[in-house]
Amino acid sequence: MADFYQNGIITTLHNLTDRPLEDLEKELISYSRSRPMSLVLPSLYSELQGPALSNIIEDVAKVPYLNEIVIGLDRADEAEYAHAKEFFGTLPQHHRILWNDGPRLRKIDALLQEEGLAPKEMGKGRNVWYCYGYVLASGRAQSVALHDCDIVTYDRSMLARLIYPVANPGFNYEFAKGYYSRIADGKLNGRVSRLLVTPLIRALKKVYGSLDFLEYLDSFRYPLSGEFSMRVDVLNDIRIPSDWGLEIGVLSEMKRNYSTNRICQVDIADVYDHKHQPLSEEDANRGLSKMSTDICKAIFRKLATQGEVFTTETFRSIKATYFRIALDFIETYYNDARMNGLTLDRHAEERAVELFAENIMNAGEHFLQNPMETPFIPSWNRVISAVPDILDRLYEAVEEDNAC
Ligand SMILES: O=C(O)[C@H](O)COP(=O)(O)O
Repeated sequence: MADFYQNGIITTLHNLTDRPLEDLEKELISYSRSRPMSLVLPSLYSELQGPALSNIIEDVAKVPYLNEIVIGLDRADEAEYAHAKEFFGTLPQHHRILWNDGPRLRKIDALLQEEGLAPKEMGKGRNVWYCYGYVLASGRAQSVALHDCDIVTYDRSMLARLIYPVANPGFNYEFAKGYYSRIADGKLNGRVSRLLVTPLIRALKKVYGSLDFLEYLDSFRYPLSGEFSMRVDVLNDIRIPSDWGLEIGVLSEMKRNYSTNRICQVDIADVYDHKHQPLSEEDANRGLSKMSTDICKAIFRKLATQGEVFTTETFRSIKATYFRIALDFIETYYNDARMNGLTLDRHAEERAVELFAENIMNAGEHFLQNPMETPFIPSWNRVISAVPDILDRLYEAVEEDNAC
């Protein structure tokens, strides 16, 4: 059963009553006149072949309040793009696909590259950034939700609950972050969230004291969730990281640009499961290893912009403090799992913690050697000031791609 506890410095909107979806959707339809809504779906072509995305699209097709669906399609050649058009063509709502690898969008990217404004890395951050640019260009939305395309437990109540806080004209939230439980197949998932992010934040609080930014991050029940929604004006100013620091980076940007009473988190699902990546102990550039390093870098960089000082010695202290706290957390998770009749592989958990501890040091060393490096893609405001007609160009390119 859900409780009503308010933790931390942002509002938590719980699922207190399992309110029927029809009720919520009816309310959202009435809000859609004053706050038209858009859904952004960052997708890889390979996801079209799996069962998760077919199920998502089948259910999204039934959503009655969306004014626009924007699909960012990565890693698709011409034939694959044609197939994607058929695949998403079943959506009855107004929808557009951004064929990111197609010649028209490549041309836009080349133009931005000349100005030094294009995203430097391929990946979800870049995909989301272009989709947000298109949402600004199309002018069809006041509120925008985004969710991943690999959710295997999807149902459209997730979307209704995710967008509600920024769709209700009586609420003044600019941003809502989704959270959910991560239990599936009899075990606790969410390894990076549980075993890296929370213990690292607690360790940083021990080393640096109770900093506002750390309290803020610690307020999120699932800081790594890929599901969030925002008012459209947020899209102008936000800088999106192009690496795995995307989720933490978006939270940092919201804190930088808005007061915390404009930010909330919302319970969007009782169950959530997605595609699991390997830990990748052997290759630091893949899987959860790369993810953990990027997340550590994002947190260290943010703290440095707030005047905190890092040295090799402080990173050693952070690592040691983290390690102790993370091991205590394993005990906590184990007992919680056990009491609930779930399993928890202590050996696998400890291996993950050992890898994450190593990556805290690696990320720290990388930061010390490259203090000015930034994965942030410039805000759309900055891009518009350098290339004033960029949104028109992006809009036309997408319309032309979708027309043929
Ligand atoms: O949310 C997380 O912690 C990461 O995405 C990893 O999740 P998983 O352990 O459920 O694969």
